[in-house]
Amino acid sequence: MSELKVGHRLVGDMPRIGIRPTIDGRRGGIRESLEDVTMNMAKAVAELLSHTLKHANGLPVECVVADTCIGGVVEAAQAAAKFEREGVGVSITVTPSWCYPLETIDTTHIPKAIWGFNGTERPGAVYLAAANSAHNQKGLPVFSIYGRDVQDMGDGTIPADVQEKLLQFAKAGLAVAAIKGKSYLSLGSVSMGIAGCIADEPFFQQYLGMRNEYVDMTEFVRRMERGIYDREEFELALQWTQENCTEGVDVNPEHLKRTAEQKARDWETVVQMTLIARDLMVGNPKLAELGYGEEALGHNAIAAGFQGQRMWTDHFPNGDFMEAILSSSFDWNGCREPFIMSTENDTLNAVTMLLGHLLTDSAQIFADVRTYWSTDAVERVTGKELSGLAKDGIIHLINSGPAALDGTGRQSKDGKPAMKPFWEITQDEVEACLKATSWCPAVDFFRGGGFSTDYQTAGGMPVTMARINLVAGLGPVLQLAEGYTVDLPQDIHDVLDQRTNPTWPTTWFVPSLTGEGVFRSVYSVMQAWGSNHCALSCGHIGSALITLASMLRIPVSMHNVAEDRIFRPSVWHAYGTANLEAADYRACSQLGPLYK
Ligand SMILES: C[C@H](O)[C@@H](O)[C@@H](O)C(=O)CO
Ligand SMILES: [Mn+2]
Repeated sequence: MSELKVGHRLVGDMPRIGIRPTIDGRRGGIRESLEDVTMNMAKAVAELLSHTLKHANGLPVECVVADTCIGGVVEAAQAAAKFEREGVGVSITVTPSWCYPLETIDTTHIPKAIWGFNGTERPGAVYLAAANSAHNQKGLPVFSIYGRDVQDMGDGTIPADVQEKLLQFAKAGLAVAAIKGKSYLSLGSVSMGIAGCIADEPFFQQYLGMRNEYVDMTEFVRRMERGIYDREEFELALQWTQENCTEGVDVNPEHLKRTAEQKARDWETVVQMTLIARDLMVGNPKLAELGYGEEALGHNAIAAGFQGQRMWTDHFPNGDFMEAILSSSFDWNGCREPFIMSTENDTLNAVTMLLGHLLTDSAQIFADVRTYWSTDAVERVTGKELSGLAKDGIIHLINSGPAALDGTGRQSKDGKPAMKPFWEITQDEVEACLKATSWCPAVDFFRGGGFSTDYQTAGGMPVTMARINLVAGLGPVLQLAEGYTVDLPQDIHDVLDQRTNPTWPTTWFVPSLTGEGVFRSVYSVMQAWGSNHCALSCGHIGSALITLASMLRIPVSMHNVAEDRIFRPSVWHAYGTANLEAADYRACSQLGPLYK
């Protein structure tokens, strides 16, 4: 696999999972009788994780098993040293037996879990409980994994409920490790006074372990005018765009329509902007060949945002093509990992997209949370009644810009529309996504022209809408709503769409209602949304997002995930068990951000 094909993060750069088999250190019978069973548990976990999980860039997940079972503090230190050398970012301790907690636990600050075998010949679960209490007493939160059903000592299988927890923990832990040390790149600054554009450095640094990088939008002009991009790739990209990106209707009044010559130039500009934004994020060795060694390095960015409005878009073609193509799982180079790129430089939506991407390995939809349409309002303006999943009202998600083309819903999984990891997307699906998208000349908001992606997301896709908000005195807070995309009868869609920006991509979203709290109605979900934007991920990933948020010590203010799907570090129970939301707030506030 070439580097380009596996994605844009460097090979060898990915965090590994460290597996720690812990054991009762007493020799002369006990330890010896447990060595093989314990090491086999570690190997089984390593095999499960490395065979099931991939990194979002397509590379396999690698596990590192400690050289020996860990019976005491010296072997714990040896394992820690090995993990440090091997780039371990997540640790899982496994044991079927009693061991000495303070001597054997992992005392680093990376995400950690313990699987205590549910058997009774040797008490792995007693160790688990004792190790949990040791972790909690030391302020080192740990996820506790304990199978529901008793297994026989020596049973080498991992029960399904344990597998599920190991995988959920590992995927979220790898996300924490993957973003650490990477940058968020602001291309421009605050767009139209949107607070999410403020790159809040303490949030990035302390909660995510990330750096903030800033590039003025004039850098695009410099690189365009001086030809600081791969000109061969530009020709390829322009030709691909001309062949695959169909221009949509120009809804502008005659006097504002751009001429054919202007549009042809605009296409060249937006393709150049795409290459330049990508190079700014991750660098490009081709630039070094052109004599631009500094530019060739990029900004080590795992996410970025483009201000666009208004200074850029008042004068130049808008960033919609650049944002949409970078956010998608494919371009002229074929299928590849999506780049996380927000419009309006909304840093908080970009971070939400980044977390969704790392949990699903797939592209994300960025959208304005534009309109709640009640059934009555729809009937008033269309004369028609909403039905099916839409019967209790719908939320219109729509924004020009970085809604990935995957968001057309023209890929499928288990017979349902999906947004898939790039390595599972077929050429037919790529073509279907491109065919379902048209590129409409930008409307009056964008005085400098450009082209906006127009599509309708196919209905029936299970999705999760999410958003991280920053609140003074409280810090970051996550909100999420699992639900479905819905298809509206075309005549209803057209009337509603025409009232807004018909040249932008539309997703009709219905949250799954629980009858409680803000999930008592679609209206109350919309009303409780904390900002103008949301990120939409494929699948019901609320539980995974909650696990990840707990690792980052970000409390969850709103969700519709059933209690039995909530999986957080065991210490959360100590903050209260009757009201999990209040306990989550207390735990996050008491523990504070992951990085100080
Ligand atoms: C074109 C407009 O300025 C939109 O971009 C605006 O409504 C937003 O998207 C605000 O988030
Ligand atoms: Mn917006």
